[in-house]
Amino acid sequence: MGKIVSFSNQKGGVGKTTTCVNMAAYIAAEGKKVLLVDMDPQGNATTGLGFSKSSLEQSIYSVLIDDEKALENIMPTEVENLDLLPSNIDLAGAEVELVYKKNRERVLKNALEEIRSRYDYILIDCPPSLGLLTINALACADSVIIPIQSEYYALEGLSQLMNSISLVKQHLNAGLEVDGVVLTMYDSRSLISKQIAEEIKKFFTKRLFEIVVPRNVRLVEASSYGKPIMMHDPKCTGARAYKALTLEYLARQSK
Ligand SMILES: Nc1ncnc2c1ncn2[C@@H]1O[C@H](COP(=O)(O)OP(=O)(O)OP(=O)(O)O)[C@@H](O)[C@H]1O
Repeated sequence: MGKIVSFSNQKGGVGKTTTCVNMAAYIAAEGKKVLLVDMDPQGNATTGLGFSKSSLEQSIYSVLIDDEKALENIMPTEVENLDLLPSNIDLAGAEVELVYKKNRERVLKNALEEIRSRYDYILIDCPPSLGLLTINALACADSVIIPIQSEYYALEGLSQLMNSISLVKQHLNAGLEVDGVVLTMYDSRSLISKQIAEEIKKFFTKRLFEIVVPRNVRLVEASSYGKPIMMHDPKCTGARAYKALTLEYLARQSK
């Protein structure tokens, strides 16, 4: 059964999509079969992996709201071993439409059940909210990776997110674990970046997987459209950071 990992943080623009897309591509490059589920109505991962979110017939919306099968909505991507369950524009309304569905917190979990054995990893890119789309992603996940920017208010946001994860664990998914934190857009010349990063590390009592991804211009060019950096500039600092992060993550999984 594939491991389901949700990339969550209700704060916008912290690097969820960048981290999810790049880890998906580098895990796939290691020969593992990967599915990326784009649960973000902004659809940057969908665009970055080569699809138009306005003209696609396949989408996670059809799975969540129209009860279509996940398998019928999955697309192969240009990256070998990486499939996509794409987002589309309608997904923006799904947060409200889900309220009226039976088992509304477990629609994604039920939909992924039949395809889970086809993949080694299923990575879910969450929207910047703690609404029903994120709750669905957390309710079906084995673990969460939290991309977080080392900036003012990062800790307040992290506390709220951890409370929500605890609630989901208590009521919907007892097995949910926090795998780790990825400190994104880290600026080693900024004292604040360093201080906040230290605080974030202290926040967790048990030792978590922590990786720092530096602020990187080449990564911005690729990640603004959700493109994997390995398809854009595989030698830049950002690419090396995400590759190292992925390999360390995979090594931890096999321990
Ligand atoms: N390491 C980095 N260095 C510099 N810029 C980065 C880095 N990682 C991501 N960015 C930029 O930060 C912005 C936000 O990144 P991203 O879209 O991955 O965040 P997000 O949390 O998924 O956003 P949203 O909440 O809107 O879904 C993008 O413009 C991206 O190009």
